[in-house]
Amino acid sequence: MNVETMNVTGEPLHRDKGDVLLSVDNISLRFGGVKAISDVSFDIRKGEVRAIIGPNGAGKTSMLNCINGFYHPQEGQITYKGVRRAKVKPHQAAADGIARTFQNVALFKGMSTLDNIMTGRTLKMHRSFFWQALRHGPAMTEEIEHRKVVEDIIDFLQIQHIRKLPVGKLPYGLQKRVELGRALAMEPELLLLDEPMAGMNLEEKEDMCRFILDVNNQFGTTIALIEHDMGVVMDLSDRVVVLEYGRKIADGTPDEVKANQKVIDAYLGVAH
Ligand SMILES: Nc1ncnc2c1ncn2[C@@H]1O[C@H](COP(=O)(O)OP(=O)(O)OP(=O)(O)O)[C@@H](O)[C@H]1O
Repeated sequence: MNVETMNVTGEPLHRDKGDVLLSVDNISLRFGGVKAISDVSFDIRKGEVRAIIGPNGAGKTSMLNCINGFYHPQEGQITYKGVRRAKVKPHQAAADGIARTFQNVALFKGMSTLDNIMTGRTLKMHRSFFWQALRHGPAMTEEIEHRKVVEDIIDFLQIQHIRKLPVGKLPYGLQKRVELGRALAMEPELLLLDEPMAGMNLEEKEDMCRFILDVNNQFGTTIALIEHDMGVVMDLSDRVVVLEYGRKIADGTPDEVKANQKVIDAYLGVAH
C-alpha cells in the first residue's frame, strides 16, 4: 500500500494544497466586557500546517473555539469549504470534518486507549443503538470495520503496547498521543490541535512533531495548531498567524513572522 496516496481507511487521497479550506473574516468575540478577539481575519489552506501563536491571553484558544463551534463570535463570519457557516454546534463541525484536541488532555481516564480512540468513531456509526447493543448482524459488521480503522491508527501512532491500558495511568506524553488518535479516528479534513506539545519532554515533543507531520503528509489532513514552543512552530508550520490582545499583528511564513518587529516586541513584552 502506498500510504502517500491513501487516507486512514485506504481511500485515495486528493491533495490540492493551496485552495482555501476555511476562512475567518473580521471575527470579534466578547465575554461581557472582555474582548477576546477583535476583528481578526485569516485563512487556512487545504493541506497546510497553519500555526496560531501569541502571548498568553492573546485569543488563540478562543479562535479555535470559534472555528469548531464552541463559541459563536458576535461579529464576522467563518466560511468552511466554500460555505458560509451559521451558528454550528461542535458535533456539527465534527460531522463536517473538523476535529480537535484540547490544551488539557480530555480523555475518558478509566477507559483503555483502544476504547478512547473508538469513541472518535461515534459520528461515523450508522447503526442504531439497539443494533449496537445486540452486537449482532449489521452492527457487528460495522463494528469490525470501525475496529480496523482504530487498529490502523494505533499502529500508525505506535501505541500497540498501551492499547488495553487505562489512559489515566499513562504518562502525559502518551495521553496526548491517544488524544491525537481519537481525533484522527474522526477522519478529519481539518485537525485543530491546542498546544499538542504542552508539558512534554524533548523526546516526547520530537515524537509528537513527527506524528503531526506524518498525519499532514500521509493523510493530507489540514492542521491548525496553537503552540508556545517557537522552535516547534517554525519547524512544523507552512504559515503562522500571530495574535496579541485579541488582534492579528502578523501573518506569513515562519521566516517572515520571525523577522516582524511587532512580533518581536510582543514576545519581548514591549508596550504599544
Ligand atoms: N469563557 C470565557 N469567559 C470569559 N473570558 C474568557 C473566556 N475564554 C477566554 N476568555 C478571555 O479571553 C481572552 C483570550 O483568552 P484565550 O484563552 O483565548 O487566550 P490564549 O491566547 O489561548 O491564551 P493561553 O496561551 O494562555 O492559553 C483572555 O482575556 C481570557 O481571559
